[in-house]
Amino acid sequence: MTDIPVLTIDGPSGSGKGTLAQRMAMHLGWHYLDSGAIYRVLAQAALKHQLPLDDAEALAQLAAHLDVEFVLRDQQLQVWLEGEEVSLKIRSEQAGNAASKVAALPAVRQALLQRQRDFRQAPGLVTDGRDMGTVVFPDANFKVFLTASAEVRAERRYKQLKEKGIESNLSDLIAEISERDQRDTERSVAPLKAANDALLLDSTLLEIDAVFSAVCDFVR
Ligand SMILES: Nc1ncnc2c1ncn2[C@@H]1O[C@H](COP(=O)(O)OP(=O)(O)OP(=O)(O)O)[C@@H](O)[C@H]1O
Ligand SMILES: Nc1ccn([C@H]2C[C@H](O)[C@@H](COP(=O)(O)O)O2)c(=O)n1
Repeated sequence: MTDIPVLTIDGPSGSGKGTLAQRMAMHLGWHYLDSGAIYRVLAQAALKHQLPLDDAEALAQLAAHLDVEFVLRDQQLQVWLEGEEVSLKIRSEQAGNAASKVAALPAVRQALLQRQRDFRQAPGLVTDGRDMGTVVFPDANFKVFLTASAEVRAERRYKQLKEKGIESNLSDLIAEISERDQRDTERSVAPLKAANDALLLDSTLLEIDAVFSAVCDFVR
């Protein structure tokens, strides 16, 4: 147990967790952990080392020794895998889908648990993911569960990918997001769900500023 404060932001893919979490971390002057990026990097490493995405034993070994580094520079999260920058590569929908597959394996989650908890450093931590408030930091001081309709999330993702120069198709995105939601919600271990003591926020009709302001009030 530690008295270092934690704000957890959980929710489905594309609900705006990362955007909100980074902004809250800047606002509070706290550290930031994008837990989804760890699963994305692990899936990337599995593909690089040609490991099947359902080989629990090999993936847990890989997870235990994963050589990943996060650097927050100019408000952008840089992600490095084995010395190679993979920041953009891990953001595709295919990478998210592969991450969701490896994340469903209990041995993988166990291997990554302490690594995530080690991000709890003074003066505080803001983190986003699926099980931050329920499993990784159940004693967090502030918990938020952020959601939005699948259609709105897909539209936001479409725009986001376009800004990054990645072409996509809206109806494919809706289908991929729904498939990922289902896998993340129905898995046997640490499924996506709101903690009992979380603030529930639906951003379907809310601008980013309104979401940020609601969470600032909550933390205050
Ligand atoms: N309330 C909002 N209104 C409009 N756009 C938003 C809102 N929140 C986030 N966005 C935009 O939606 C896109 C997805 O947001 P973000 O990457 O933060 O989602 P996420 O939940 O972290 O996704 P993932 O789980 O896949 O990492 C971004 O382009 C972001 O700017
Ligand atoms: N705490 C977490 C974070 C992420 N995952 C899995 C499930 C997601 O579909 C995938 C990618 O996450 P994203 O970057 O979209 O937040 O990783 C998880 O199981 N637990």
